[in-house]
Amino acid sequence: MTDHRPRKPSRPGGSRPPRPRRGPARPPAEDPARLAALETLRAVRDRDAYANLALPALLKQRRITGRDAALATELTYGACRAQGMLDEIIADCSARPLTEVDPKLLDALRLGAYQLLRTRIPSHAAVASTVDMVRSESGSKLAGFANAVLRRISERDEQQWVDRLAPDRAQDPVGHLAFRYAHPRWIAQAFADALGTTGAELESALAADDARPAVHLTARPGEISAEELAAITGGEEAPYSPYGVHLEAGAGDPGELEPVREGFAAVQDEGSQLVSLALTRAGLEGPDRRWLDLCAGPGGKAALLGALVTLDGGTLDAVEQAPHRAELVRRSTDGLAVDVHVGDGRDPGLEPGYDRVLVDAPCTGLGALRRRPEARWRRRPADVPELAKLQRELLMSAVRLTRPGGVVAYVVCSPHLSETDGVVSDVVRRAGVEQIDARPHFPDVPDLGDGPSVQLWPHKHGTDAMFCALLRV
Ligand SMILES: C[S@@+](CC[C@H](N)C(=O)[O-])C[C@H]1O[C@@H](n2cnc3c(N)ncnc32)[C@H](O)[C@@H]1O
Repeated sequence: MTDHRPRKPSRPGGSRPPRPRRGPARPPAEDPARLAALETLRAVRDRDAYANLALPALLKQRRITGRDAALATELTYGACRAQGMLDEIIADCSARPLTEVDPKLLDALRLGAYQLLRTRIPSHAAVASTVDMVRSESGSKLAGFANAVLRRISERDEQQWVDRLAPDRAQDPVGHLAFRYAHPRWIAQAFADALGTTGAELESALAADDARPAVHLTARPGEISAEELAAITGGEEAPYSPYGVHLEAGAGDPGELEPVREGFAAVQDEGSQLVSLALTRAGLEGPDRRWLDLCAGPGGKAALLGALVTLDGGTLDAVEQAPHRAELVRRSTDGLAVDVHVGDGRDPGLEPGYDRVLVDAPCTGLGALRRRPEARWRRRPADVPELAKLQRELLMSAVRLTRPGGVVAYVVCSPHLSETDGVVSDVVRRAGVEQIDARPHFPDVPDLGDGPSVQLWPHKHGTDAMFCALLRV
């Protein structure tokens, strides 16, 4: 946990949380970090905003930097990630059901509860700062309610709340770990199904998924080496991808790094690099010059594949259905032998006969929950079958567009079996293609299981939970 001690605690000294003050509303002590965090939580709830887009914009607009920006980031992302667990604890401490608590007040309670349970901010400061914000906005009555709830929460630490509220681990291991690591049960169950265990490894997977990830960069082939990029950025060469660099946590906005601004490098998870490289490494007889990326936006993998195919004298066609995302692909592949097409990958109207095709299909993103703080509470189990249908259709289309002997990589950023092996086995059967062992095309990557597909994991590989299957047409 980060040790964010506020510079000016609203109530210095004393370990008891404050009692609500009577009298007229008064403005809170200046607290730009917490106010920015609270407003972002609201935008996430009210407008379906993405915290990792809304917060940086707000920080920039208000010129919040340094320590305050770090505190706002920790509180916002942390409260978003832990939301389900926080809500159960708040509900246990509230005289009213949460459905009857004003949503704005609930945002503030989540922010306060997060500080109490998952930071080293002193309890009195966590409570006082939250109560002050509630009082300033909603008056003394609700401030009194907030104070009472937060004081009750502060009577136990996180582990004691887990002991009190989580299902018994022996009887319901998935429910227990889902509460402990603040995941919806259905997602914890999907992880358990993919890992084949409800034991220690599921715990490691959920714990790693609950932590803030490091930023990874890709050094664009032909422009800069990973060694040079690491030297310039102060990062470290990645363990598995020859183009990868890992930045230290909290290294600032990677978009501001010169090699990223200049287009020599891009922010990209090492897992995304590895699945793209697997497609390029699979053995191929005959020509190898026409490549296709069927779901290309915003263009991370298209940029890596485009750089590699350009160096080899070939071309990449990149298809993307959403015009604004196609524009992002254009920007990320500027100067490369890449043609961007706005269209539906299920029928893009392109000449078949591609040598290598990537289907990086739209998915639940359950493999990248670390990067989207609110996503785990927004996704619904009903999203899965709808996406799996689209994934099958896109993969079938990729097979049709590939020449005999060519290779298709099917990739999703999810370990959910319905989106991974379920889709692949169905298409293999219907299209009569061969699934080849993907593991040899992830050289030096340990712990890849029984194959033939590869499932990467944060707790094993330090990457997003990317899935990759290779098909020979
Ligand atoms: C997982 S993302 C691809 C990420 C991308 N490959 C990268 O590395 O930056 C899936 C993309 O597919 C696009 N998409 C959704 N349905 C599509 C369709 N029917 N045809 C083509 N693209 C589609 C989405 O708009 C989204 O940009």
